[in-house]
Amino acid sequence: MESMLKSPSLFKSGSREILFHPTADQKETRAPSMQSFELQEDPSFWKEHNVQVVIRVRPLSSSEISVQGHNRCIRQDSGQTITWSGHPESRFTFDHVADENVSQEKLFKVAGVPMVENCVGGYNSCMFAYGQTGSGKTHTMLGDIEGGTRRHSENCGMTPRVFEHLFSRIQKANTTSNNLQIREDAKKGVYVENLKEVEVSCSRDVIQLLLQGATNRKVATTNMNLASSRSHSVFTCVIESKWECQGVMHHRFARLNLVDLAGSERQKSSGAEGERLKEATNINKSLSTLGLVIMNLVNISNGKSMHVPYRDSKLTFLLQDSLGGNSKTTIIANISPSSCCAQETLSTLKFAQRAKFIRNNAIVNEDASGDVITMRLQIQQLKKEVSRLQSLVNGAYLNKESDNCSVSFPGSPGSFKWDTGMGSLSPLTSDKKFSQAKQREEEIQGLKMRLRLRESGIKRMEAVASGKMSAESHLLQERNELLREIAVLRSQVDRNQEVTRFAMENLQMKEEIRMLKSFYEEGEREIMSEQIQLLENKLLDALDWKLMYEKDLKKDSLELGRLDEDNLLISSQAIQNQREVEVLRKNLNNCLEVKEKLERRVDELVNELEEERKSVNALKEASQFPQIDCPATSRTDDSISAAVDDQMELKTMVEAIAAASEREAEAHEIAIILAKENDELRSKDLELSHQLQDMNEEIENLRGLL
Ligand SMILES: Nc1ncnc2c1ncn2[C@@H]1O[C@H](COP(=O)(O)OP(=O)(O)OP(=O)(O)O)[C@@H](O)[C@H]1O
Repeated sequence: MESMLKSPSLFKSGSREILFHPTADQKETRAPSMQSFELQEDPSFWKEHNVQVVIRVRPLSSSEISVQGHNRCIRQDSGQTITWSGHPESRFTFDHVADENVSQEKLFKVAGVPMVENCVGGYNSCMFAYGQTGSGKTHTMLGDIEGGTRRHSENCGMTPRVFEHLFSRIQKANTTSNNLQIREDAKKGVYVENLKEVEVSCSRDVIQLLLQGATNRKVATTNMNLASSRSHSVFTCVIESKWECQGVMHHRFARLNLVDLAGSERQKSSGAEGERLKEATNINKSLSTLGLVIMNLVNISNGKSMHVPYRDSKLTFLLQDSLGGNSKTTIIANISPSSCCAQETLSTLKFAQRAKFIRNNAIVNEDASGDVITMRLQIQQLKKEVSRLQSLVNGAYLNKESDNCSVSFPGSPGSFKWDTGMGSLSPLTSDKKFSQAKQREEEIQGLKMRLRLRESGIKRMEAVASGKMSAESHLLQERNELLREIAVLRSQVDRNQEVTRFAMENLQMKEEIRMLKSFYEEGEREIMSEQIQLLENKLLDALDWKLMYEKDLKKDSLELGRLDEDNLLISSQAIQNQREVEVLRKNLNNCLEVKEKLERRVDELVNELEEERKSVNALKEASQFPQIDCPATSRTDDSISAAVDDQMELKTMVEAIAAASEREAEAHEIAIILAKENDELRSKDLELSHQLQDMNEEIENLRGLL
């Protein structure tokens, strides 16, 4: 922490720079660059924002004038905009731009007062001054505090003013409030309740503390600043407020960080060497961490997920809440208007510009002990319910004579209507009328009883809140009364058929909703898995396309080449598929060839058969001829033996024909099987060709997209 502490500008006052404040004439001669804009207070700013960025331009210093004359690198365009007039010219917009004529008092009113109000309201708050060395950070945060003994001077800065205002607010709150009470205690004597918890009681106490810490601060002369702070200063103050309202104690607390950063500096310009150089390196290191933290916070506010390196420097670790956390934060970026500092000024303006995009999430820190807060809420709710029940009971009596009554029972399965029967068009028996009137009477009694229970509950809670009753005995009684109430409600529900019917319907509807919900959720899952499948297919298609057209599309493949190992697996699968198609195609061709051969063979066999048939017929005719033309007695032995031979040959031939027919049948069967196989292969081939065609089309589309 020591390195975080830094003494106030009081210690710098001996070596103050002479700054140039233009006269009226000078202002006129440099009218465009010197135009002054009134700082506008904006009371509603913090209602909508958690981060405020203010630019403060300090007057030219005598050393700057001696180097660059009155040349300036910036031009103010309005109370919110400033232009850096280098190359290229850059225009920046902030919440406020305070020119060199803006007094400490005015800046405090615009930025300091609302910060105190935020703290009193329970918001953590932070103000830090950022800027190059010698740009006026310490002047802004501390200014001249003149030993901390007198009231602040015209030039005193933000911190003393903040505490003076804070204590005057506390003073006012004490005098106008009855909350702080004087009590007497046997040991302590007379004391102001709660005041003992406040460790500082006036702004002077704070300034004294500030001075104690400031003695640790190192100030040294550099080329850029006669009294340059060599460490950051973080002054933290915890503000607590307590008050009682309706018997409940409220407790708010807020942390206020007032930060005077050490300035960023270039070794070349500051001329830092040795010890100064070490300091400068450390300063720049923590400032660059601050810059990185802010950059990452801005990225986060733009929806990126990033690690914020708060822990990389003590400064950012300490300011963690103020940057992107639970705080309302003001950043005052101090700049020099001189052309000598054009680059540093531009970098500060850029830093401030980035800081504008930080998103903080400030909440009121109110420690209302859980029980009390819950009880307060319960009391409010119960009071509402009591008045509702009261109006119901009154309404029920008023409506006694009317046709229909509608009653809502809190906690019962639903509200329901009942028919009084009075004046109803449907004729009801007197028994029914009587039982309905009785039921209604019972219900009114039930309501009255519940009303009484609620009222006594509220009284008990109030007694607990004011400490007159212990929470345990309240809870015990509450439990018993709730049990009684449940019993009353149960008997009402049991007796009322309509309520039971509604309860059943309610249950059924709940079940239906549950089923519809699960159906919907499952449906969603299906759709999602379909979509995933679709995407996977597209990826596969793209890969196939890549593999097939790799040669033609070397350029495109550079982009596709980013596909990872998973994609390569899929692509090898695609290659395998392609190979399978090729094998099938070959098989198909083989089959076709075999089929053709077989068909040819079958034709040959059919021809042979035909030949055989013809020769058999010829033989038959030859063997029958003597029977027709010659008598049997005229046949010789030779002719008989020849006929036997012929018969044998015929038999052999018939057998051969039978065998050939069998082979033909077999060949036919094989041909049919092969034809079937061919058909299957053809349809598979066709299917694959379609798929390939689709893929090609898809690839064409993808190509078009690429
Ligand atoms: N707005 C201003 N009006 C008048 N004088 C100013 C103003 N801003 C700064 N100065 C003077 O400029 C000089 C440098 O300012 P200061 O010491 O506050 O700079 P710094 O940013 O804190 O520097 P470092 O980072 O080196 O500590 C001081 O003499 C200071 O009084």
